[in-house]
Amino acid sequence: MRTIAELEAIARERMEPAHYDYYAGGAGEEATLRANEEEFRRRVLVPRALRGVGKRDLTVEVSGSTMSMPILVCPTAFHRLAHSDGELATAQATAEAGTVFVCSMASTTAVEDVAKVADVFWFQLYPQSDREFTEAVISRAENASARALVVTVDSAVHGRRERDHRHAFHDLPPGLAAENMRDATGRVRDIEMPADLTWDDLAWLRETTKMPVLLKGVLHPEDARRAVAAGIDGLVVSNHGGRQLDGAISSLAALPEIVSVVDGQVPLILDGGVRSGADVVKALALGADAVGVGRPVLWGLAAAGQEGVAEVLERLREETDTALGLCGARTPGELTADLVR
Ligand SMILES: Cc1cc2nc3c(=O)[nH]c(=O)nc-3n(C[C@H](O)[C@H](O)[C@H](O)COP(=O)(O)O)c2cc1C
Ligand SMILES: CCCCCCC(=O)C(=O)O
Repeated sequence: MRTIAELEAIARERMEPAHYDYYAGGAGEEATLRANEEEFRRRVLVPRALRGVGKRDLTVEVSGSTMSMPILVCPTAFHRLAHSDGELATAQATAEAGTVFVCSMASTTAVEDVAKVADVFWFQLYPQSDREFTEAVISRAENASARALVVTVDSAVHGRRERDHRHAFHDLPPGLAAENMRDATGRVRDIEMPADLTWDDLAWLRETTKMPVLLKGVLHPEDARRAVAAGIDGLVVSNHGGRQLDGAISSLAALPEIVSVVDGQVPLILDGGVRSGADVVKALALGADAVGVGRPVLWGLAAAGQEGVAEVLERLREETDTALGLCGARTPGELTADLVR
C-alpha cells in the first residue's frame, strides 16, 4: 500500500500543473495550510499500557450517519480535474470503505449521479443570493437521498490563492462543469461566495430541509456557541484546508476551546492537515467525533482513480486502528484528552 506522500508524487506527475496547484495550494503565504499539518506534529501522544485492546471497533455515528471509521471524505470541488471518473470514483470507493462522502456543491458530477454509487453521502452548500435557486439545489440533494446538509461558512469571499493567479486558473477545461449549478434552463451558474449571509439566514436554511444541518468552517468558540443556540445539528472545525483566511488558526489548535463550549451538545468534525492514523487519534482524543480528509483523497484519485481513493482510506483505517490500540483504547469513545501533550 502506497503512502499518501507517494500518491501525491504520482498525482503531481499526472496532473496539469495548474490543476495540481489548485488542489495543493492555500491562500496567501500558505501559513495556515502549513500550520494545519504542523499542529499535528507539535502534539504528541502519551499512550496507556495494559488495557486489553484485543477487540477494537472504529465505528462511529455522526448526525444520524453510521461510519465504519471516524474518517469522512471532505467536500472538495472538481474531481474530474484529477481523473475522468471524478466524483463517481471517489463516492464509490468511499461507499466501499463504509464511510461518508460529502459531495461538494462544486462537484463536476451531478448529485443525482453521485447518489447512484454512494451509499451514505452528505451535500455541501454555498448558499446563493438567489434563494429560490438555493432551495432548488437543496431539494435536488434531498431528493437524491443526501443524509445531511453541510453549509460552508468560512467563505464570505474568495480566499486569495497565489498559485491560481500565477497559472491564471479561473475556468474549468471544456467539457467539465459544476453540475449542481445547472438551473431549470440548463444553464450552469457561477458559484457566488455568500458575502451577505448572516446568522439570520440560518432559520431559513433550516426550514428548507429535513436533513440535519451542519456548519463547516467554524473556528471561533463564540460562533460555535451561537450555532448550537441556533439549533444547528453539527459543526465542522475547519479553515478550509488553509485556502481561505491565511493567518487563521490551525484546525487542531482551534478544537479544544470549541469542544469546551459545545460540551457534547452537537457532534464535532475536524478537518485540515489529517494525514495519518495518529493524527486521527489526536483529533479524537482532543474531542472531535470524526475527522475529514480533503487532499489525501484527491491524491489517491489523481494517482489511481477509485483504487487510489480506496488505498488512501484503507491506509488511514489501518493506521487509526493501530494507533488506537497502541494508545490503549478499543473504540474512538475511549480516547481522552490526557493522551495528547
Ligand atoms: C481542491 C480543494 C477543493 C475544495 N473544495 C471545497 C468545496 O467545494 N467546498 C468546501 O466546503 N470545502 C472545500 N474544500 C475544503 C475541504 O472541504 C476541507 O476543508 C480541506 O480540504 C481539509 O483540509 P486537508 O485538505 O488538509 O485535508 C476544498 C479543498 C480542496 C483542497
Ligand atoms: C468559483 C468556484 C468556487 C468553488 C469553490 C471550491 C472551494 O471551496 C475551494 O476551496 O476551491
